Amino acid sequence: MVKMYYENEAKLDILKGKTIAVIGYGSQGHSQAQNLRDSGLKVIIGLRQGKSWEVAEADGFEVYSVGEATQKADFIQILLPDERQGKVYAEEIAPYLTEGKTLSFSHGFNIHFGQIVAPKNVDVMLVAPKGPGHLVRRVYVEGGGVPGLFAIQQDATGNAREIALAYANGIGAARSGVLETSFREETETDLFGEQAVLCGGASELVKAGFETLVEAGYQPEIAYFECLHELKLIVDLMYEGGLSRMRYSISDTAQYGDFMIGRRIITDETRKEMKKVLKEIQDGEFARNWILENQANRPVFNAIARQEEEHQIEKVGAELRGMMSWLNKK
Ligand SMILES: NC(=O)C1=CN([C@@H]2O[C@H](COP(=O)(O)OP(=O)(O)OC[C@H]3O[C@@H](n4cnc5c(N)ncnc54)[C@H](OP(=O)(O)O)[C@@H]3O)[C@@H](O)[C@H]2O)C=CC1
Ligand SMILES: CC(=O)[C@](C)(O)C(=O)O
Repeated sequence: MVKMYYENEAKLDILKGKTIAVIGYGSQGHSQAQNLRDSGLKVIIGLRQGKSWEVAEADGFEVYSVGEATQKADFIQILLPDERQGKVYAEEIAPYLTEGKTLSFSHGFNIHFGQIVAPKNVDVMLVAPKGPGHLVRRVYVEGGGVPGLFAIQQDATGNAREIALAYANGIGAARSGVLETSFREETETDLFGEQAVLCGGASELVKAGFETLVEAGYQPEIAYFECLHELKLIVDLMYEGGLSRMRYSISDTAQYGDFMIGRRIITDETRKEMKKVLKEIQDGEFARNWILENQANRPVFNAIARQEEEHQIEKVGAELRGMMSWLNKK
């Protein structure tokens, strides 16, 4: 039976009186910082001058340059874009990462693929909520917690595990439970999931369904409702109680279609391609491509992003969401 850690085994005490520097104030940074503060911990923010700096100050945080924040902190949580962490670490964090500090992440990419190599006299860990940043905050405020993972790469102080669990408590993850993993496992599974299932896989599935219906002459609005809007509702049921909960709730007609047609859409070829994608992650091919893409200023990324923004489903969806006021609640 897998071991989940909860608040009673993830006491905040070891972080009480310590200074936590959250480096970055975006999707994860703003939510983790606010949750930590609401958990009674001392949090400062490390940023560059710009929009996030203004937002973090407006949210009541002491904001410093990355270097200053690192100097002042006992625990440094790097929540910068993955592709920028290596350079910022080398130039603004490493010079001030002195003995006994904790270096932490919410994704293992830069440690696992060797973009960041920490000194031997600091703790190195990851504490990763398994969910989008804005939900990490929303669920915490509602009294819950997005569950998470933690991994210890280096335990220089002998307290790394206790510190990681305390941090997981501080961001609310221990309210639902945290699982122990490794940097390799978190990095490879997270990259695979977001590429082949959650973001990449789901976006292409939704667009393919939408395009099939629209090209057959059905109203784009109907296609949007069927292929995107309702997907969230179906996935909510899976989230609540697994595939069986979803199948319990849908009609037998839908369930027969599920059983008979689903495996014609996701075929053995699909599974073969998934295995290929995973191998490209494990071999570092994806990491190398992503690092080089950023060094070249994202020519492929930007071209596809422009195409995606222009997709008909985006226009149709925006119009319909604007017409459904209940959806506009933040
Ligand atoms: N998004 C998510 O839900 C999840 C993300 N993660 C991980 O969390 C980490 C952060 O991702 P995410 O929150 O999405 O990142 P975002 O892109 O949302 O936020 C990045 C933040 O870093 C700041 N920043 C960017 N460049 C610099 C710089 N050179 N110096 C100082 N600050 C800078 C940005 O500020 P500015 O306004 O100046 O650009 C912004 O505040 C990543 O490792 C990611 O893999 C893990 C789980 C889920
Ligand atoms: C939300 C999440 O965990 C992702 C999709 O892996 C990410 O945004 O990095």
